[in-house]
Amino acid sequence: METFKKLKMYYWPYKHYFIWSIGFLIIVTAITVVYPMILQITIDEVVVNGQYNWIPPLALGFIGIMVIKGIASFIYQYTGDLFGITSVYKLRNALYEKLQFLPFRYYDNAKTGDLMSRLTADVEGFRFFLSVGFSELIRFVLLIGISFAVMFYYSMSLTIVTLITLPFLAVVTFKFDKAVHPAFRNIRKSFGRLNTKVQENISGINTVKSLSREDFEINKFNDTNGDYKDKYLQTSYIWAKYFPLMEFLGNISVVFLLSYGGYLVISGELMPGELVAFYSLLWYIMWPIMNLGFVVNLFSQAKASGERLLEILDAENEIVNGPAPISKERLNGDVEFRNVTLRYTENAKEALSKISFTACQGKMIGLIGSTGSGKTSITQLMTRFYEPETGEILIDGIHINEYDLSSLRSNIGFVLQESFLFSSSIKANISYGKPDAAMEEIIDAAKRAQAHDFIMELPDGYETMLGERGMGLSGGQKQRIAIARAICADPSILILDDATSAVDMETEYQIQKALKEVMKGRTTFIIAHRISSLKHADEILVLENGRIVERGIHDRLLSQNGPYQRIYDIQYQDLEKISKSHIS
Ligand SMILES: Nc1ncnc2c1ncn2[C@@H]1O[C@H](COP(=O)(O)OP(=O)(O)OP(=O)(O)O)[C@@H](O)[C@H]1O
Repeated sequence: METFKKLKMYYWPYKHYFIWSIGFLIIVTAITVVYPMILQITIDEVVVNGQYNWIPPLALGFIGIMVIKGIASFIYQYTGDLFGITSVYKLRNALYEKLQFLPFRYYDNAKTGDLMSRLTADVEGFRFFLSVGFSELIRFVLLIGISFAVMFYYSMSLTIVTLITLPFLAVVTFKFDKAVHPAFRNIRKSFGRLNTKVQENISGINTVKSLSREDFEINKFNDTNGDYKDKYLQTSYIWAKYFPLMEFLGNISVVFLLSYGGYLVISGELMPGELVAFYSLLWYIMWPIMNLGFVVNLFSQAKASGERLLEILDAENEIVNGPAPISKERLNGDVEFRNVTLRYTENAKEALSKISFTACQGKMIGLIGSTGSGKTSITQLMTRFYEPETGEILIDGIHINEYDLSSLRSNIGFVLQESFLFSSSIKANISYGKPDAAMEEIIDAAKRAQAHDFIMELPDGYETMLGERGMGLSGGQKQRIAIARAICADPSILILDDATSAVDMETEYQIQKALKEVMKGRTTFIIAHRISSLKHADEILVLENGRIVERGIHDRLLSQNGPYQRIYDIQYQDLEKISKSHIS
């Protein structure tokens, strides 16, 4: 119940729909129980007593209540769905909003497939319970209660004899529920694995194809798919096993009803119409009990789904605006790190240790070092993607925690090794950071990023729609669109993280040209493995194990016989070797 209480704010504002739905449900259920009563009157009064003049009013009355039931059913179903659908609309929006603002730390451990299934299958499970489960439970209670009352009214002894099998039915239903519940859970888990498998395969299709592992993937999918099939069949076996047993118990009740009820009719203690009415009323009690498992199952699934949704909604977001956030349209771009130390998790080793440096407005800072030395971490601290453990980071002399987050981040642009392009038009991708950019600005950004010419060669130019992975574009073209996006957003600080490592030499040359353009007037941080990419930097920071082990300009670092020179030697010796092998 705790879960439902915590999620109350999403469905309780729509309680009026629920109340309407329940109100009309009561009418529908009451009319359902009236059917056998009309049958009883028809048999006992019209047929047995020969009062044929009752037929027209009875027929008209029957049509009348059918119309009322039809209208009531419509309102009950529609308002029930309104309750469920509007509640989860709000819930889904809240979840999505939460996901947009959760820190990177959350995504470090999250699985895409799992998050997707929470936002779809779990939300849907919760909706189904709100729309159907709640009211079904109430319907069952009403149906059983009213049917019991009518049966008692007709004959107390026949009610007791007929329902003697009820406790057995309750035990079987309970056992069925115990067996079917874990079976359903297994189906959901297996479905989650199936989803993850497909999602991973599509995301990694390049790797699969380049290593010719299609058959391996097909076999692996076959295993997962087979597991899903088996889990479904197991559940189906449980249903198939228990349902005939439940129906059998129900039919034993019918035998009791006909034997004892028949005796009562013959002995004149019961009217034949009452016996017929009893028959219908009996199933009004049996069916809800048999289906109780289904409703209980809906409830426990909704509870499990609700818990999974709350895990997202309750996730802590430690990176938020301060009490009086400073909003600046444009920062100058003076960056200073003072003794900054970073640890990604509490017990992890320091990813950055006592980092201090100053980058003045418009300067270019190069970051170099082996993989895992902390280059990317430095840039991710500037945007507050993560918080440092100790130390201070200042931009334009103000602590970055004092800035409004979105104002801070919109002043810092990124071009990454593999930039992400959305499945929308090229124009929308370029103006993503500045949605109100005029077409001239977009074209100007593309020109400066050396992207305009190839965009114009595409059949739809700037309106060309891209697929998830920038369909139809080469690595270099995608990268230039990403650069155009950075130019369009016009940040005062620019971070180029391995921006040219994924492309060939020819493309790199073009991208370098584009980058020179985008770097003008901005403080730029270049993360690179190749010395050639950052040798013109105003300062180069050499990192090792999270520490700055050397700093200075290219020429000075080359004369120091330190780590930078070692990297240089390795890279340029290799080049010499390569050129020698080409000549020979
Ligand atoms: N999100 C994270 N969670 C936990 N540890 C992380 C995370 N990101 C980086 N690290 C760790 O922090 C250290 C520094 O990583 P970082 O990505 O900054 O290195 P890098 O120099 O940019 O490496 P590369 O050149 O390979 O990109 C590494 O030991 C890495 O394993």
